[in-house]
Amino acid sequence: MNIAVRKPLLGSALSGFLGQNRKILIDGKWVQAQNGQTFEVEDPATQEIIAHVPLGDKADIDLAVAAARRAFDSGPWSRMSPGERSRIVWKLGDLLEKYADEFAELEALDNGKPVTNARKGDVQGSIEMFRYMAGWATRLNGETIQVSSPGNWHAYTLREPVGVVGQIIPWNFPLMMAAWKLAPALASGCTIVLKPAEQTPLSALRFGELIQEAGIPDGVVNIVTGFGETAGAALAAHPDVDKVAFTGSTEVGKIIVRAAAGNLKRVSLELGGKSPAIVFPDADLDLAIAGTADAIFYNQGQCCTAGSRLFAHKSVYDKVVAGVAAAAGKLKIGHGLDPTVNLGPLVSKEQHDRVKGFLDSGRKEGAEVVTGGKIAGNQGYFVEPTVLAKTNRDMRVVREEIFGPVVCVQSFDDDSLEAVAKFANDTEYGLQASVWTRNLKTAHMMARKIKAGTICINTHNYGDPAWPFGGYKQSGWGREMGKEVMEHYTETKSVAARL
Ligand SMILES: NC(=O)c1ccc[n+]([C@@H]2O[C@H](COP(=O)([O-])OP(=O)(O)OC[C@H]3O[C@@H](n4cnc5c(N)ncnc54)[C@H](O)[C@@H]3O)[C@@H](O)[C@H]2O)c1
Ligand SMILES: O=CC(=O)C[C@H](O)[C@H](O)CO
Repeated sequence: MNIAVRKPLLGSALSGFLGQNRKILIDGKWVQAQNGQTFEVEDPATQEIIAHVPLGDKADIDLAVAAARRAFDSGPWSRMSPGERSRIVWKLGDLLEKYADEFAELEALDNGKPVTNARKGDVQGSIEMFRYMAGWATRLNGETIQVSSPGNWHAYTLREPVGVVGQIIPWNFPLMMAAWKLAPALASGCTIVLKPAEQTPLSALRFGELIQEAGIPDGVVNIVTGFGETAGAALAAHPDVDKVAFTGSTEVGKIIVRAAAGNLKRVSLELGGKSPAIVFPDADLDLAIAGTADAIFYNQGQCCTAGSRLFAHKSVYDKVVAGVAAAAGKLKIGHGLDPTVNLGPLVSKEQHDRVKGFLDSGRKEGAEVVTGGKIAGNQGYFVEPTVLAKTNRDMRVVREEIFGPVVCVQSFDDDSLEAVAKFANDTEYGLQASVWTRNLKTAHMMARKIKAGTICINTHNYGDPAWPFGGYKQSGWGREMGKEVMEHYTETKSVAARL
């Protein structure tokens, strides 16, 4: 598939941002890395170098953690009135809304995603996240406890910020993952060291300017760009970090757990997935075909919740496969800054090579390529949206997270929900599943039978700041969003007073 990659003109605000030498934010100051080194940031659609950012490592993480510790212990944020903290967190949402188009362009340029998705999904989702979490700043209450101990007691609990938090985020939703991490941590009064992914550091650095514009005190939020094995590893292992929050691969999640064990810092993980989408015979097929296609092609398939295993009942299998393949054929592939584009490039050469490797292994293992199956174009990291049929559980493409626009389709004929749930649960992951049916009993019985942290019914890739999000099995520990995420950023202290 040949594609013409035409890089649209950048907005003036974005041109201005990219024209400056990027620095990292430590203790309220924009500084170079201690080693004076930088690394290149690439436009994945054209392979052009668009920026150089500081190559932060342990020395910079040490300075950032020390700044966060001073800010936490001296209290300008952790001891600020909840109402004032709430107002400032809400203001971050307002500032994101003010600069929404610039952030959408920045994400499209840095990550490759279509700018329309970036604006409606990533940026809008981030705005809503700060506004929702602002509310929790004034809701972190303890409770009085009726104890049964002999004598007279006054017993109660307090909810206190956990302290200095290390936050390590991936490249698939750079701004939104930063918002998922920063918003609850700020609302709870924690101080933060954020390590963006080296593939997509730009929106986090630009957001650091909003942090200052919103009036958040120096040292409360520190942003250090750098590679995972150096800056990320130093943050996860740091003895003066009280908690680490990570989103990324399950493989790295396990490394983080081992690194965090040094001081038994709290750990929350949002990891990989291999989410099933299950189409029952009674489904609204137009809805199911469009929805299961979007479940895998949205964000170029680089979603932790991507619907990468599609199970269609034998009676509708042919129609579903043909429909998803037709939807793939209608996608316009090109530069994310082109507002008419629906599918951008993958984020990096490494990811491009990884997905190509899966396409090759799928063919070798006997999968039938219904559509796509090849890299696209001769510039940038594009992959054709791909539907693989005749797949089975023994294939790598069915077992492993591909993180690209590649869906493996399988049919099922046993009408028992137990049997279908067994297919869905046949994975080491458990992040999301979607069930497509008009039957309420089928929908909600499947929701109970599937071992995953999030279940979507007649939709996929659903998200909302109030809706707890996280994984069963090797898809993670803990929950982002909802009231549940506040458990990760607070400690509950019990107090008992003898009267
Ligand atoms: N579940 C998700 O949301 C998600 C996100 C990104 C990648 N992935 C999966 O991971 C695969 C590889 O992608 P990736 O390599 O960019 O993800 P990754 O997990 O390696 O990187 C995610 C973040 O972790 C950091 N990191 C890497 N190694 C680290 C270490 N040893 N200690 C501390 N931090 C470290 C990275 O710098 C980045 O900020 C993808 O193909 C995909 O399958 C999943
Ligand atoms: O890494 C996390 C994700 O990919 C989040 C979900 O996939 C996203 O919410 C989909 O809309």
